[in-house]
Amino acid sequence: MKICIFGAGAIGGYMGAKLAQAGADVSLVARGPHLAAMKENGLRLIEEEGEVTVPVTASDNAADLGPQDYVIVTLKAHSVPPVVDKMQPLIGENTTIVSGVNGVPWWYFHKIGGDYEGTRLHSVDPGDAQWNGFGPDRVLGCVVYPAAEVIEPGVVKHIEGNRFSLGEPDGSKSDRAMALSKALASAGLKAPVRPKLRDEIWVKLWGNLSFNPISALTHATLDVLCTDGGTRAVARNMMLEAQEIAEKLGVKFPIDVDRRIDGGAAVGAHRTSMLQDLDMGRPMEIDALVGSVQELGRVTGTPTPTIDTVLALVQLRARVAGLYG
Ligand SMILES: NC(=O)C1=CN([C@@H]2O[C@H](COP(=O)(O)OP(=O)(O)OC[C@H]3O[C@@H](n4cnc5c(N)ncnc54)[C@H](OP(=O)(O)O)[C@@H]3O)[C@@H](O)[C@H]2O)C=CC1
Ligand SMILES: CC(C)(CO)C(=O)C(=O)O
Repeated sequence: MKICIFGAGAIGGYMGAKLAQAGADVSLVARGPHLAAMKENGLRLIEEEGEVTVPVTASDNAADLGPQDYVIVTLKAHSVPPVVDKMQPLIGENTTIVSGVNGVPWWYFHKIGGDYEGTRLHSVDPGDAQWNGFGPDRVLGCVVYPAAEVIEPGVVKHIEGNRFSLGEPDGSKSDRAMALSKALASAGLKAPVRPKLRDEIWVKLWGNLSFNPISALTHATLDVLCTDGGTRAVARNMMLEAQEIAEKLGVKFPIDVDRRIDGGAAVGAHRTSMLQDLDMGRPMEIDALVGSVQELGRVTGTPTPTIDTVLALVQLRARVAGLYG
């Protein structure tokens, strides 16, 4: 089984190192100093249990790697549409594309059934680049739970978690999903195949939708923004608006908003990825995490006053920092 991880930074590097360590036929697409370091010295993974350096096949050119059984995309959401063309050499007749990106996935309405079937999402797939360039039938969904960081070129620090939930857009336990699940499990990762991945997408998205922009606007860590009365209320209102949208789309939440916010607080003094991106001058995943939910509000005819307000503020915050178009 040939697996290529496209965008092998923090999450892709973590997954790639675990797969390589387990002897899988895995290759990595990365760029810049991080790629150069991995090619020269191998990929170093630091985990709580210890650290390991694994030799990896890595390139910035998909043509060097050729057609794959699985391409696991672990780019930031806004980085995917511009590289769809560059990814084509990795795609053969039976290639599965695994979308390991936070936010509402571009394939959300593929095989969902009902009135919304086939709806495209401009906020995450402008110009239908992924829908047309990959084709939705190739897609296997993934919710990424681990936290990791590239702490220096060629070095990934794993922080917590090892679950990558997988799910077919139609909810089936397909051979391709089961085979990837087994390969990831052999590498020491949890990769359950879920019949209702969209439910999991929303529980994760609840947090990213609200905590991430609030942290970028306030520079507060999760424990603080989830317990301060004012920001907790803002997060709660955003989540309730999102819940109304998701429930119209058939999602069932296994917990309520207060439990989700308490879960965020329990993570502790964590600076969300959007705050980290802002601080480091990197583009922020505003469209995938917040704009996409506003778009779904429009699609389902659901008012989103709090989401609209926070989105406008964080967009301007990012624009002023030169990090948003
Ligand atoms: N990190 C985390 O803890 C978590 C992340 N996620 C999600 O996972 C996804 C990936 O995040 P993360 O791993 O943090 O992101 P990273 O930025 O660490 O990884 C993406 C990598 O792809 C590289 N890249 C970008 N464009 C190209 C290109 N055209 N060709 C080759 N390489 C390219 C980037 O290089 P460069 O640095 O030069 O841009 C970077 O090394 C995101 O959607 C994120 O929200 C989900 C849960 C937790
Ligand atoms: C906020 C958190 C921990 C999840 O809600 C996260 O995933 C992030 O920092 O991007």
